[in-house]
Amino acid sequence: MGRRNDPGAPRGVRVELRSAGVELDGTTLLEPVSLSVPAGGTLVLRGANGSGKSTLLRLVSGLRLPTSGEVTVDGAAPAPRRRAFRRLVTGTVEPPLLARDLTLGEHVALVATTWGTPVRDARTAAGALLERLGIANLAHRFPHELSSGQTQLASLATVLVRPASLLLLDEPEQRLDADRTAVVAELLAERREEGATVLVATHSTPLEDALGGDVLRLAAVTADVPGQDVGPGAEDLTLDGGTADA
Ligand SMILES: Nc1ncnc2c1ncn2[C@@H]1O[C@H](COP(=O)(O)OP(=O)(O)OP(=O)(O)O)[C@@H](O)[C@H]1O
Repeated sequence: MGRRNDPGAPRGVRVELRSAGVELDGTTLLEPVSLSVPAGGTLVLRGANGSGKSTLLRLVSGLRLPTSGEVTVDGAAPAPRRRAFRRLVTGTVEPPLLARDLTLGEHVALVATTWGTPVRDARTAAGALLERLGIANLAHRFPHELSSGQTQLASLATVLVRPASLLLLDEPEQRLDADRTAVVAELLAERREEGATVLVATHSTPLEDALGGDVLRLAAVTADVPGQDVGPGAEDLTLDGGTADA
């Protein structure tokens, strides 16, 4: 192929946090966390509402900077302004941007083309993915003509249709029934088998079990005032399997 935009085969990237935490105006968003996910690894983030799962994913995506510690993806700080970094990373950390005048099928195919897939192949890939997600029959619908669960599936389709080395999914099970959640787990497992690194924040035990990666349980943030004892820190974060390496 050799095109400049050749999507190529995905190559996983290593993700590391070294005592990375976030405080904002006296509020703790994420207690300092240290972890290392090797290229091709899977890490499942669990924890109560407000424990910092989304914040951690935003650190890895570069949408938020740590106020303490360090975050690296493939050995460098996340740099979402750089196309080379954006090329590595896909996910649902940001809300999906939906165009009022594009159908579901057009949205998904469009995303694939922006990452170098030729239009015909992009349409085929979009159709196949929508079929897997059980919404191929909705390909001609506009965004406002979808149910909330269908909108979630559409969002996941735009995330999964493009090549990426790192997938960041924030509660992909939201608004999905058990069967669709299982399909999402299968799709993520396939991406991992292709070599991608996968980080998933979830409240779903079936999804956690289906993904089968290591699990990091974030402790609830217990205080808002900096300088005081804010409760559990990184030492209190338990990683199932007994190692910080996923
Ligand atoms: N922009 C912000 N300003 C102030 N506090 C924030 C901001 N964003 C998040 N927080 C706080 O940071 C903490 C962590 O939020 P985060 O969204 O990371 O948690 P979460 O584990 O993903 O929660 P959930 O399971 O409810 O999605 C929460 O207490 C939240 O209120």
